[in-house]
Amino acid sequence: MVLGELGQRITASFRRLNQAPIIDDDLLDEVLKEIAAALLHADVNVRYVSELRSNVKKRVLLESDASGVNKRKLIQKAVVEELVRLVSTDRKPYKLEKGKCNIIMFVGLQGSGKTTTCTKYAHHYNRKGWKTALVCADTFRAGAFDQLKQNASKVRIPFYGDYNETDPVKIAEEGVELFKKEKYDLIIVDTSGRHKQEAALFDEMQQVAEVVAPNDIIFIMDSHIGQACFDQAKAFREVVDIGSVIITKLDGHAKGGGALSAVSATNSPIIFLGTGEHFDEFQPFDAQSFVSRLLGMGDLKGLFQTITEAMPLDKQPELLNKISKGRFSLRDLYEQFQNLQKMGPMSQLMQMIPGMSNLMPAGAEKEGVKRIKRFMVIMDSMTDTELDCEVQLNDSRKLRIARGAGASIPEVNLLIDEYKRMEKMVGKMGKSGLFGKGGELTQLSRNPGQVMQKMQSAMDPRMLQQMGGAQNMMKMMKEFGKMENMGGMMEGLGGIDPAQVASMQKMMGGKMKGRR
Ligand SMILES: Nc1nc2c(ncn2[C@@H]2O[C@H](COP(=O)(O)OP(=O)(O)OP(=O)(O)O)[C@@H](O)[C@H]2O)c(=O)[nH]1
Repeated sequence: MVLGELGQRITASFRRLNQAPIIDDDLLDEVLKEIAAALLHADVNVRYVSELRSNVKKRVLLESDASGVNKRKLIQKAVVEELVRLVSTDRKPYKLEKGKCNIIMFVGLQGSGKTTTCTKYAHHYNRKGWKTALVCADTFRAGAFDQLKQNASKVRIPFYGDYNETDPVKIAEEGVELFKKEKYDLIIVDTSGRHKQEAALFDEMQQVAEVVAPNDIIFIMDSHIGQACFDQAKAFREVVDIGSVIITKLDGHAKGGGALSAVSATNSPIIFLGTGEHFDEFQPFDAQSFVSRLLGMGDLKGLFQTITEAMPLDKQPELLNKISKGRFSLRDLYEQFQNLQKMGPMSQLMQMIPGMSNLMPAGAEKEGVKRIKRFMVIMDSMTDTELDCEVQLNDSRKLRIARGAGASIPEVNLLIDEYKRMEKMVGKMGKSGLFGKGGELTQLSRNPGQVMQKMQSAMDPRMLQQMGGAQNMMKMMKEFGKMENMGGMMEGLGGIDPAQVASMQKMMGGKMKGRR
C-alpha cells in the first residue's frame, strides 16, 4: 500500500532529525522537503502540501524561541498535527442513536464500492448489537438488487428491494417505512450510481433524500481516482447535504492521499476506510489514530475503544473475578468467542499496538475464525447445564450435540479439548496470585515483567505462539510499561469516557507507573 510507504518515508525523515547533531534552518528545510515529496508521491493535493510545509515552518520559528524547547520534538509534533489537520474537518459526524430509527443514505459513483460498503457498514453495527436493515434503491444497475440481496444474506441482515419496480424513490420509501414500523435502529439505503456526475444521478439522489429524510448522507469515495476525488466530492456536496465520507479501496495500489485530503471539499469527516473486498475489511476512522498508525506509533486509543466496546467494562470485573478463582465454564468460552467476533479482525487489532503492525498478515486468521464459528454452532446445541457446569459429556450426548450442530464427534471432541486447555490455564492463573480480591491485576502496576512471566507459564504455548510469542507479548507489555501514567494517557488522547478510564485503572490495580 502506498500509504504504508508514505508513513515509512515520514518516519525516516523523523529519524534523520533525531540523529542530526544540530537542528538548523537548512536541516529543517531539507526534512520538510522530504516530507512534502512523500506526500506528493501519495497524491496529496499540491496546495495542501505547500500549506503543511509553511505552517510547520511558521510554528517552529515562532515556538522555538522559548527557552527549554526541544526543537526535534517541536518539529515532529507540528508535522503530526498538520497531518491530522489535513485529514480532518471541524464538522462532527452524525452520531447514531440506539433505540431511535437512524436512516442512513449512501451515495457515490458507480463502482466506487457503495453496495459493498453498505453491507460492511451494516455488518459493523449488526455485530455490535444494532438492529440493522438494508434497502436497495439502485434500479440503474441490473445486478445491484441481486448483489445487495446476496451480501445481506451472507451477513444475515434483513433486506428490502423489488426486482420488478423501476422507480428507486418508491422502493426507498417503501423499504424505509417497512423497517421503521418494525422498529429497526439502523436503516441503510443504497442508491444508484452513474459513471460520472450527471443531472440524472443528482435528480434521483435528491428525490430519494426527500422521501426518506435521512439522518446522514454518506458519500463513498474510491481512493483509486486520486486527485480527481476533490472535484467529485465537491460536485456531490453541492447537490446533497453530505454528512460523512467513507473512502474505499485503500488496500492495493491506491495512493490514497488524494482521497484523504479531499475531505475538505465535502467539509464532512471521514468515518470509515474500506481496506478490502471482505465485509470485515473496514476500519473506523479517527484522524489522530490514523496518523499515529501511519507513522507506526500504534493506536492505543483505538485499541482501548475496540476492546471496551466489544466487552463492556462493567462485565470485565465479573470475568476477572471468575478467572481469579480459577473458574471458567463453556458459557464463558462462548462469551469470549462472541467478544472476539465483535472486535473485528485480529490483524486490525495488531495494527493498533505499537511495533506489532506486521505481526499477523491479513488473511492468516481466516482458518481460526472459521473454527470459532464451528465451535459456537456446536455449543448452541448444548443444554444450559452443559454450558454452565462441569458436566462430563458421554458418547450419546456427544452424538446428539454433533447431530444438532451438523458436526462430527471428532469436532465436538476438539472443542472439549480446547475448552479443557483454557480451563486449565484459567485454573493456573487463579492460583498464581496475580489477582486481588476483586479480581484486579494487583501486580501489574508494580512489576509488569513478573506478571508477564506468570502469564507465560500459565498460557498454552500454542496460544502464546498465536499471539506472536513471548517476546512480542513482552514488547507489548513494555509499551504499556513505558507509559508514565496509563490513565493520564487515555484521558490525554481524548474522547474516552473518564468513568471507563477509572474502571480500567481499578481493574489494572491502580494507576500504572512505568519503568524507564
Ligand atoms: N479491494 C477493494 N475492493 C473493494 C472495496 N470496496 C469495494 N470493492 C470492490 O469494488 C467493486 C465495486 O464495488 P460495488 O460495491 O459493486 O460498487 P458500487 O459503487 O455499489 O457500484 P454501483 O452499484 O454500480 O453503483 C467490487 O468488486 C467490490 O468488491 C475495498 O475497500 N477494497
